[in-house]
Amino acid sequence: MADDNTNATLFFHGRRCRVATSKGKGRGVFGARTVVSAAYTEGLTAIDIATDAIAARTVLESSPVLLFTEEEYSKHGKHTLLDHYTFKWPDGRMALALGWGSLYNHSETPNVSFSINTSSEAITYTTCRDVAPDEELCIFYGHQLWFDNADAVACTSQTGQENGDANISQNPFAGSNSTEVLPEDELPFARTNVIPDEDRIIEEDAESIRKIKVWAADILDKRKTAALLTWIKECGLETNDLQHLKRIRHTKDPPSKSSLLLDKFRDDLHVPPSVPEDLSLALSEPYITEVPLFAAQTFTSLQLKTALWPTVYSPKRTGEGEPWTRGQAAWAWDAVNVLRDAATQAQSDGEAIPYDEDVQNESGMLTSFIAHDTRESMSHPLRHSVLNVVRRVADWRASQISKSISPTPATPSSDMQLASTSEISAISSAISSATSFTPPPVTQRNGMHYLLTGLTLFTTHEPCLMCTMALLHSRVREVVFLYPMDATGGCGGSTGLGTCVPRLKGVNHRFSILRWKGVDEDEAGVDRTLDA
Ligand SMILES: C[S@@+](CC[C@H](N)C(=O)[O-])C[C@H]1O[C@@H](n2cnc3c(N)ncnc32)[C@H](O)[C@@H]1O
Repeated sequence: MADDNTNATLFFHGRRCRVATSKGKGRGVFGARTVVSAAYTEGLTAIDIATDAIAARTVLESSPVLLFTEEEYSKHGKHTLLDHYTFKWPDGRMALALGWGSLYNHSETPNVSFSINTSSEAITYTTCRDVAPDEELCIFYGHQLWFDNADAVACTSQTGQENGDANISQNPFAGSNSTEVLPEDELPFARTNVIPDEDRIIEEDAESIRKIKVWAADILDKRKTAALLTWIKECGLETNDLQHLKRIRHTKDPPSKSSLLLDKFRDDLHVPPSVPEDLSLALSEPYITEVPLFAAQTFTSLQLKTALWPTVYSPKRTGEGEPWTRGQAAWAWDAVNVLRDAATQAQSDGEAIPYDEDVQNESGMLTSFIAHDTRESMSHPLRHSVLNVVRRVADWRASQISKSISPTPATPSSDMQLASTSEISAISSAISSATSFTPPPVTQRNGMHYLLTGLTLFTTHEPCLMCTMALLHSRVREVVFLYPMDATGGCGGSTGLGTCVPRLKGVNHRFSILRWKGVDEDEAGVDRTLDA
């Protein structure tokens, strides 16, 4: 009798498929056949068989894998037939997919995508477009094949009509000219403005420059400059709100002098920072002066501001729209498809889906993490999909570090739980660093596992206020969402004009917000009553 506590439901076979011979490829996987009529005549049974068409984003199966250690594989498996069936698992072991996972043949235009789940040690196969009756179900193995691709010959004999059909839901941005910058109206998303209007003032005349009061002091003993800068750093005076200013101002006009920026003047604290005794003779009495509030965005503004205090030149503000190339748009399109597949999977299987997944690129390198909302299954109000996926990245980074400092394998996260809704978020690396996730150095400061610097978050539902704030703290680069959540979202909603945390005055990080275009508002299974 089955043990109710096993995770057997993580692995399933949809019984939508059958195994049959595929021309030039050996055995392959095809759609199931249905007997539509049977007749008996003169000792023979005549059977009419129709093969089912399969809709895009149908989960075909979730196959458990057998894992071989690197040593075991290089000594034994590599020298057997297994070598035609195994592939590299994210941690370096070699995997053999059970179920029918090892029988999907390769195609340059696959109709099935797969995602790897390291926690449940399974691979899920999902159709990535509509599959016609009798069409073989194929995946993409990668660019380095160890056999002659039977399709290469078959393709030349295909009719134009057949080719056209096979491309129904292909990435519209894929193909040549990946470096071409796309015009704004051809992008697959609309941008939300995250720069407050007041921050858009260019400040090109002396009156328009906004200022803040700071404590500064003149350096009396220049030999102590390095020691003074170390003290500033060590006592926590290097705060974000002064990052747009240089620490030292040199004035050449007689009398030439150097001054040190100490701290922001606070209305509730009218005393300057106290200087340590060994440095007290190196500085004059602190005084209050006015400096620019923001970095300079133009050269004219830079000149005016630097006359007050040396200011950083920063023509672009974080979160402001950057040009997108065709290649980047193709990457985002694929990521959104992976996200939709995962959402469909969660919806069709409810509790049977693990909350996290790691996605690899063709070369087997880790490029994305996927997580679901687990509020219901964990009875925990904070397990929103966005928070889960941030945590997933942090768990993975922590496991990489523990691996590099200890020979014992990292223990799996205690949070490997089941999803209960179709609400999903996925984090994917930005195209500029899409090759793999690099483990951080071992000497990591506490909390840095959570940093998403340079990464893009894709999410079905617009993140709520709490999740948006978490993303801000995590320094995410950009957020792409499919379904606006006008009542509860924190990223500007459907128009971009709703509540938008990164647009608030004074926040210390802004990220880009991209609303995916062409999303069917009534898309099946999307729960719009949840906060996400
Ligand atoms: C993972 S197995 C797939 C199942 C295999 N066809 C069978 O009968 O067991 C991989 C092997 O299938 C064959 N194969 C897969 N895709 C092919 C293709 N596009 N053209 C020719 N052979 C292919 C190759 O022999 C390859 O080593």
